[in-house]
Amino acid sequence: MENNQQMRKWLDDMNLSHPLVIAGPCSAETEDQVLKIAHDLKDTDVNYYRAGIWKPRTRPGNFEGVGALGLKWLQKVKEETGLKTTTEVANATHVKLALEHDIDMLWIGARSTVSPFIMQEIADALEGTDKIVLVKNPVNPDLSLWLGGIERLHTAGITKLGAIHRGFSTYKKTKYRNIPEWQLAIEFQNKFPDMPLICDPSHIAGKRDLVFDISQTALDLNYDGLMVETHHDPNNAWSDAAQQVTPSNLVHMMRDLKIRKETDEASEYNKKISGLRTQIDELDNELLELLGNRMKVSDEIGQLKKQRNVAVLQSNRWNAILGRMILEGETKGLSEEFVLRMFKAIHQESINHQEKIIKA
Ligand SMILES: O=C(O)C(=O)C[C@]1(C(=O)O)C=C[C@@H](O)C=C1
Repeated sequence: MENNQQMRKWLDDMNLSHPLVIAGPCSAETEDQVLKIAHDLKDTDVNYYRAGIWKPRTRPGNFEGVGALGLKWLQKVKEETGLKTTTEVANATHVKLALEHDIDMLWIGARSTVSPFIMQEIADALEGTDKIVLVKNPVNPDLSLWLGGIERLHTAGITKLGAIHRGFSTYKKTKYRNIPEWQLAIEFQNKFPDMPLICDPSHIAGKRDLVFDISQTALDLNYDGLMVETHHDPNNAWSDAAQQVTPSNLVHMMRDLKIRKETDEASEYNKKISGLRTQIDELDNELLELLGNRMKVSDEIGQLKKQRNVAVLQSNRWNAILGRMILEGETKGLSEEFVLRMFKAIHQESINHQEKIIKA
């Protein structure tokens, strides 16, 4: 699969004056609930109404969705409000039922994207459809798996494709439910700049207070749209209660989010930015020069260790460097996370250099 400008045609054809907005409850619970939220969202920026019908839950015994009955409620949403509809599909039966009920857009969840078998089953079931199909990132931060899932759909002849970034599972304690790993989504955009990319701030956040900030970051990174879980009574929702926002929260959020343009044609801006970019280029060259010099010193240490038969890894020394650099970094406005990542990469390169010397 190669990037192609046609990839964003389905989105461009909508001629939206704002990012694409997909909203609605995590789960369809009752017909009244589905219709109430849809009517609340009817005259807002929302383009597609979402509701989970089949809910894959981490542990059995929780509410697992109302099943095919909910598809009829989504049809009613379309009839009564004119909103287009979307739901998650996780196997060939779901696909068949969703297509029979004329659901306009389907999405594939993170727990399905992770399995090439399931992705292939879904792709085969979707073959030839002209519905829009969005693929959430897999639960683990693996870009190839995400792209592979989309590729299977592409190979099955589905042309209206897009990706949803919902964050990644982690065992680390963080403020997020699923860590965003924005770098991975940036890599996705670099490879497929014309593939519509939607952010799901609700699943990244896990709690509603973070939804606005995550949405703003996504828009600052040129995302094409947002999928926001929205419920008229979030605290009593049957699933994902903590992360859903009310329809009126969503309206305020859409009003307050800053939609920034990709670039600015004004010559004042261009003059300033090209001066600053020259500085960045020079600093990047200096960084590489310094890193090259650091590796030369590491090579000398490698020679010494080889002569004296000393191990490459020196944990005490390494921990001392890390501790000092984190403190130094703080005084220069660099986050601990960044300093750690950068020095771990430098250490690995240094070890690789010395290994090469020792094994030669
Ligand atoms: O101090 C050493 O012994 C080194 O080899 C240098 C270095 C480094 O790159 O800073 C590399 C490997 C060791 O684990 C510790 C530190």
